[in-house]
Amino acid sequence: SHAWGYGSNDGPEKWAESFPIANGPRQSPIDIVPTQAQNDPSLKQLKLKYDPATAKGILNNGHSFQVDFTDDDNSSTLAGGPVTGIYRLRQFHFHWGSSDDKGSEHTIAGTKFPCELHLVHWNTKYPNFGEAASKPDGLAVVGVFLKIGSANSRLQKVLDALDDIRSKGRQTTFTNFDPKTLLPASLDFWTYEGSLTTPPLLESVTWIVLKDPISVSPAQMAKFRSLLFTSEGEASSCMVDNFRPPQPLKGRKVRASFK
Ligand SMILES: COc1cccc(N2C=Cc3cc(S(N)(=O)=O)sc3S2(=O)=O)c1
Ligand SMILES: [Zn+2]
Repeated sequence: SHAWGYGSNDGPEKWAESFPIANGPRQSPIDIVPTQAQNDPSLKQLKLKYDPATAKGILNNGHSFQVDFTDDDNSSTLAGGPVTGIYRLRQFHFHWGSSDDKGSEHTIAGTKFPCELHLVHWNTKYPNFGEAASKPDGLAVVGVFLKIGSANSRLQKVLDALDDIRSKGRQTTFTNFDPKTLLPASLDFWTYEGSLTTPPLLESVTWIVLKDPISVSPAQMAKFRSLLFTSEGEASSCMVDNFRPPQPLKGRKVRASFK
C-alpha cells in the first residue's frame, strides 16, 4: 500500500520507494534565496476572490487538517499573478513543527518558520480537481508563512474547530469563513514551478509564496500540536513535524513580483 507519513520508517526520505517522482525535476518545497530571485515586471497582481459561503467542512486527514470548499462554480478563485486563466479554491491546510524553530516547508535563505499555510486552487481549463491535479499547469498553491508573535484572531476561528477533529478521519462542518482574512496585507510573492509536497508529489503546482508572514502566538501553535496523526483507538501520535524539507532546485528560476 502507499502508506506514507513523516516518521523515520515512512517519512520524506522513504517516499521515493512508492513515489519515484519524489526525485523528479520540479519537486517542492524549495529554499527561496531572495537575492537569487529575479524581479519579473511582467508578473500581474495576484487577484484572490473568496466567498465565505463556499467554506464547507474541516477534516483531519491523518497528515494535516484541511478546510474544504465547494468548487462547483467560480465563487472563490485565484487569477493574475503568474497564472493564466481562473483557478478555483479547493482547500487550505497547514504544515507545522514540534517546536517553534521548524515547521514550514519552504524556507527563506535557510530560515524555517514554525508553520506554513497552503491554499490549493485548480485550473478551470480542466473539468475537475482530480483531472487538474495531474497536469503541469493544473494547480496553483498560495503559501503563507506564520511567524511567532501576537495571537491571530482570524486564525483562532479555525483553531477553535480542532477540538472536534482531534483524530484521523474526524470531520465537522465549517462554514462562513473567508480565507482572505488569513492573508498578510501585502500580496508580494515569489513564484516557481513545483509539485505537491506530499504524496502523490504530482508536478502540477505553480507555487505562489507570499513574502510577508502572518502572526501566530505560542498558545495557538500548541493548538496545532494537539492534533493526532492517529485514529481513535490507535496508540496516539501527536500531529507535528508534518513538513517535507526543501528539495533540489534542478535549474529552476524563482521569480519575484516585487523589487
Ligand atoms: C488526484 O490528486 C489528488 C486527489 C486528492 C488530493 C490530492 N492532494 C494530495 C496532496 C496534496 C499536497 C498539497 S501541498 N502540501 O503541496 O499544498 S495539496 C494536495 S492535494 O491536491 O489536496 C491530490
Ligand atoms: Zn501543503
